[in-house]
Amino acid sequence: MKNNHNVKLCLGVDPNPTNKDFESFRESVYKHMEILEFCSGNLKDSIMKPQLAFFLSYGSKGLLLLEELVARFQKQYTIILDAKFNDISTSLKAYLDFVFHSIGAHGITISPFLGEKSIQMSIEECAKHVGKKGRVYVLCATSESSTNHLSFIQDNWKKTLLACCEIRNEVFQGETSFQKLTGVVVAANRENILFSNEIKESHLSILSPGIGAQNADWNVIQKCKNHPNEIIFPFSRAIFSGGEIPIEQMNENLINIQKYF
Ligand SMILES: O=c1ccn([C@@H]2O[C@H](COP(=O)(O)O)[C@@H](O)[C@H]2O)c(=O)[nH]1
Repeated sequence: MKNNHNVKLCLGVDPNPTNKDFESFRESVYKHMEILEFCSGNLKDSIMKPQLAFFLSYGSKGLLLLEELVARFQKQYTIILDAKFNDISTSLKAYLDFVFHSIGAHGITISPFLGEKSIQMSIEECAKHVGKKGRVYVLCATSESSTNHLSFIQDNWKKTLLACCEIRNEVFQGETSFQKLTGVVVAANRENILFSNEIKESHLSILSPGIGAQNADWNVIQKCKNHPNEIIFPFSRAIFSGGEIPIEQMNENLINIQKYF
């Protein structure tokens, strides 16, 4: 991929060692940090996506490590915290304070389940705390989803897009410099949606997990060559393997993945 600056590689931080003691977790996080340090300044786009769940599973000690990670890389990277939060407005405000104020991340993933007001509030808080570098990704078409009673939720992806576009337009009144702040999660294995006219006309930023360990087609990256949207592809296990493999191997994995971009 030589000529689409909208297609971006993101380093997924999902520390998940086989041994579940805290020391192994800490070592795994530090290995991720070594690669992140090594890459800062060398990557075309410096974006990382820590998965909150892995840090939370170690309680307060895990959160301290997350704080350390964000503080160390906040200036060099755009940090999208994959938390999939949402709630009624009072509780949501507390979630957003956690992400943008206490942790100091630049972006977040949220669920659309609580409706338009919650999406609007997330976008406004993100813009207020972070500015144009901020990103709010609303779950739209995920890499794993229901094939049963709950499939109606994602079958209605067009309505999720429409809601996100309308809220963005209302909040930013066509201010183009803030256009990328609003986004949706559309996984790379959901090609019918990723390459739909609705997505292309939406100007939403797209967070597209699923290539690598989840086996979505690597050709999707090349197919995005002429895509008009910003599309961010996160890779976690395909680079870091949970943080257990040697640093040299992580580096080699990253170099091989960079060739697609
Ligand atoms: O639809 C979704 C939404 C989020 N994820 C998250 O992305 C990473 C993927 O990790 P890989 O190791 O690169 O597969 C992980 O944190 C998921 O929780 C997703 O996979 N699909």
